[in-house]
Amino acid sequence: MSSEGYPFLKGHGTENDFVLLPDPDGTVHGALDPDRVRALCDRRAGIGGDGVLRIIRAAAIGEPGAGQDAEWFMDYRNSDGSVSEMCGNGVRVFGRHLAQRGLVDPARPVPVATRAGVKVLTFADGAVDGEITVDMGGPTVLGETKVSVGDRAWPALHVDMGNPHAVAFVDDLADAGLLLDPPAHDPAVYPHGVNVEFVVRRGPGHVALRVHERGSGETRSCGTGACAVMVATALADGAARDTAYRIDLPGGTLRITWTGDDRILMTGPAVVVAEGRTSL
Ligand SMILES: N[C@@H](CCC[C@H](N)C(=O)O)C(=O)O
Repeated sequence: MSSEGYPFLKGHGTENDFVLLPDPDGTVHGALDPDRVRALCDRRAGIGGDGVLRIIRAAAIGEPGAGQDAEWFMDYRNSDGSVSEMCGNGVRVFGRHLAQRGLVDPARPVPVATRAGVKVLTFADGAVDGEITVDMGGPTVLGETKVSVGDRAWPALHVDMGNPHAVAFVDDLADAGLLLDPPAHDPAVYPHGVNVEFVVRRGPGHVALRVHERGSGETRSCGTGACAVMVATALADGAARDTAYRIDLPGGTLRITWTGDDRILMTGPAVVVAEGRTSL
């Protein structure tokens, strides 16, 4: 393909995988229409991914409030082409790419603008390849709801991490079945759809989950979902603040802390595994 097409990278955080599209000044991809996102994320005919991260300067995205406190904006799209407010694994991969390209200094906090506000990234030891902690801001707990798969239903906690989540505790992760379709939910509670997490306890301060993501189906990991699960578990444990949990996902482990001043800190890996050019 040599000089044809445009540049892309492929990366993942705990196997939640993304196609990265560098478009610093917003001149390469225009509005990035849903058909192109679907083509890029297609696992047989495309590059494959749970979503697309467009890497664009906040000043170039043209969304309200985007350019105020961060140079870079994470323009996130689900694999079905829909737009989402936030992606917790994606923002670490986004930061990794910026650091590897020398576009930010990993020795300093790195603010990244998203549709859910500015998230600040910290690189362990200030190293380009260090584990990344994201200050996700405060969670919003919106009460009890219900989700179901087939004829099985569970109570769930509605937690907003900038994007919507329903957290359901189950006896066994297999109880959710194959998760080929979105779990049923109350459309009055989630008019724009929902990410659903199924959780089991593994021990003190330790849970495991499966997730069905809005716009992407079942994925190997969801960073915002892990944060929502941590919040639901900590509340259930009566241990809401100044507490940390280990969250196991099919694709790896995240560490989530709820600080005394109501911020959720998510720590985990992020890797870029390939780059090239594509005409998709
Ligand atoms: N995988 C992401 C969340 C991506 C967006 C989500 N599917 C939505 O539509 O809200 C994460 O790591 O947080």
